[in-house]
Amino acid sequence: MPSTAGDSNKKLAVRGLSAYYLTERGPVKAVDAVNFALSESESLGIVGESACGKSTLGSALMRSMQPPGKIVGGAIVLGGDDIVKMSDREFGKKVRWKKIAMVFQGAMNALDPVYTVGSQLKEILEEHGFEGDVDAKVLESLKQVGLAPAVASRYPHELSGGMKQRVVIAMALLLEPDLLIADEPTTALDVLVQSQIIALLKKLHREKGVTVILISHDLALVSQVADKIGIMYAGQLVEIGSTQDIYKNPKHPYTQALIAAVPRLHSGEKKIRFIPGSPPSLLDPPAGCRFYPRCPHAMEVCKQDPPEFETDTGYVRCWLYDPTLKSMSH
Ligand SMILES: Nc1ncnc2c1ncn2[C@@H]1O[C@H](COP(=O)(O)OP(=O)(O)OP(=O)(O)O)[C@@H](O)[C@H]1O
Repeated sequence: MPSTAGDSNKKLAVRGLSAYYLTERGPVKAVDAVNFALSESESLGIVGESACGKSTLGSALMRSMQPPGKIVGGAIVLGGDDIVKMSDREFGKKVRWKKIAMVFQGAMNALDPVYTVGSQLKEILEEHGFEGDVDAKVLESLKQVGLAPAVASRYPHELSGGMKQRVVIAMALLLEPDLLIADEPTTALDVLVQSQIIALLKKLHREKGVTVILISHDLALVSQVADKIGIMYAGQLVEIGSTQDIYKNPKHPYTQALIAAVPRLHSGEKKIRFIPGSPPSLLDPPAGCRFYPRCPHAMEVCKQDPPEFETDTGYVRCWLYDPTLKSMSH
């Protein structure tokens, strides 16, 4: 399979990952057989419309799904260890926050209003048995995210949205994880602050070597940080490739629709084009390609599940790229 070939030298290899919400009405297949791999120096953007499973994928990678959510299959191999197989105790002790950290969606609004920023950072360090100089570490972590030492003695309500988001990023980085997952970290921030937070994530990736997985519905924003972009549709990764490839040469009809929907300032086009219809329910998704009912190129074969067809920089799950079909039509 193209996506998993050569995974052994990757920093992170996700194979056949499925994470469902086991509801009374049946399983909600929010993440269904997802494959991707990242090497040390790469950052990844996960893009897709609301409810396609982006946050669930992030939570599954962090093993922080709450019931009825559950990882039901697959492997997440980080630095050679499959973290899905670890006991909760082992994962909590060795991996969570130490190797993988996550800035959860809306986390900046969940800062404790009654404690100063410094004491909240200190508490995390003490909880994890940090052995160095706690005060110095707090100041260093604030500096890392571009905040002045004085912020340590401030309460959350005294900070702007952008500053709070920086605090939350500092918290996630306290135990020096190698992998940082940021779920919609710029939502609810104004445009200028959004670009500052994106610049910070970029800096952490480029200068500190933190592998970043950025989750967002905003393709243009993600492309500023990510080396690779994975496009999610209805719980599945339908295409993954280099950022340049996804932009310049999108292959999956859904990716093409997303690109067409990115407003272009000078194109003179007034209307944003988008494909009519809506994604299928994840409770009972149809067999075959999940985009089939909305796809302008739908064919009979699309009623069967598309495998991953290798591309120059990743893969695409679309029958249009089946080399045997191509040779038959010529
Ligand atoms: N606790 C839950 N119980 C049942 N279904 C859930 C639960 N949490 C999420 N889901 C469902 O899982 C699917 C994926 O949701 P998820 O939040 O991962 O999507 P998302 O792409 O991150 O969306 P958004 O961009 O709106 O945050 C949705 O259909 C959602 O309704």
